[in-house]
Amino acid sequence: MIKTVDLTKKYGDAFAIKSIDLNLDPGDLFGFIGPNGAGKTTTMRIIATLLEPSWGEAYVCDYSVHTSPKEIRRLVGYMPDFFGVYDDMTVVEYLEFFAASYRIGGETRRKRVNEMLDIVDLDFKRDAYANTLSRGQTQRLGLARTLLHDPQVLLLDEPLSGLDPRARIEMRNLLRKLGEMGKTVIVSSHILPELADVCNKIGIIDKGELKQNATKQEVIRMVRQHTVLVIEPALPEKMDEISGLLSDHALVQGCETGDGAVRVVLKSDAQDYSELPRLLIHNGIDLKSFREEELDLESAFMALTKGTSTRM
Ligand SMILES: Nc1ncnc2c1ncn2[C@@H]1O[C@H](COP(=O)(O)OP(=O)(O)OP(=O)(O)O)[C@@H](O)[C@H]1O
Repeated sequence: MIKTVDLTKKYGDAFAIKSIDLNLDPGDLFGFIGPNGAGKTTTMRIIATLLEPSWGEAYVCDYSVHTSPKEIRRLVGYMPDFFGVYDDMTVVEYLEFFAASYRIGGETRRKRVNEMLDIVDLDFKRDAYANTLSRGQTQRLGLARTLLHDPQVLLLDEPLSGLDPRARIEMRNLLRKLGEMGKTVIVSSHILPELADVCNKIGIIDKGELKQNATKQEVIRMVRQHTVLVIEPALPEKMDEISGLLSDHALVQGCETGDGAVRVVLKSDAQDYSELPRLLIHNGIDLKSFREEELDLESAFMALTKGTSTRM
């Protein structure tokens, strides 16, 4: 549905994006995550045919941005990070105005506008002036506008930015709905955890380069250098004994105790650690729990974009 090959944009000597390869299928919700100036907007604007790449290819439904921009524009809805609304138009008038610009006329237009207001849950504001909406409502209106011509592909640039927690949840629910409708969605953000639970694929971009492009689980696995086990004995006084038994084990790099548990950092090549619980039980230590420590997405993101400062 969306494919980019060696997609590159240079400004002078500087690379805004460098050799980006993406491959997204219908129904994919791709979280495009990166700090300021990483290249998210540049990539999306090229796919939307609003910007020409320096070299490389981008395809939407097999149409190339170089040779078929008109066809692509029919298939794509692009919502920029900032957009204005007209002061003197109500919500309905605003959507009807854009529907008319897509040459949607008469009864179909009225029906389509009503459907969009329903999808983004803004019907109750249909007669309000567009410039009186809250930030969250304005974002939803922007999304309704982007959906008017029923695009198969949606490119949403930071739709969650500046929203309060409730508006974020509402927008995330809306993103899920779009995935369920079979749309292919690229949605950008600075913050990995805020998108991870709605997206099935994640790309992390930093300084114009795609650092990871995989499922959420794969991103976490690739980022994790060492597996960390958290072992809670039934009796807290057994913690030192656990440390003593495991510290010198061939699979273990080190142990720390605290908060009723022993954190065991495994060596980077340690795969199968099933012998460790057996060893503890064999030594008469009852275990309350034995689990792998979860790597949180914030840490994954920080690890992948280490040393990146805000550049804009
Ligand atoms: N017209 C331009 N001329 C020169 N450099 C540009 C231009 N547009 C973008 N850049 C540079 O390209 C890089 C990527 O910018 P881009 O807007 O794609 O990043 P972004 O990830 O969308 O950032 P943000 O999250 O802040 O919106 C940045 O270093 C930016 O300064």
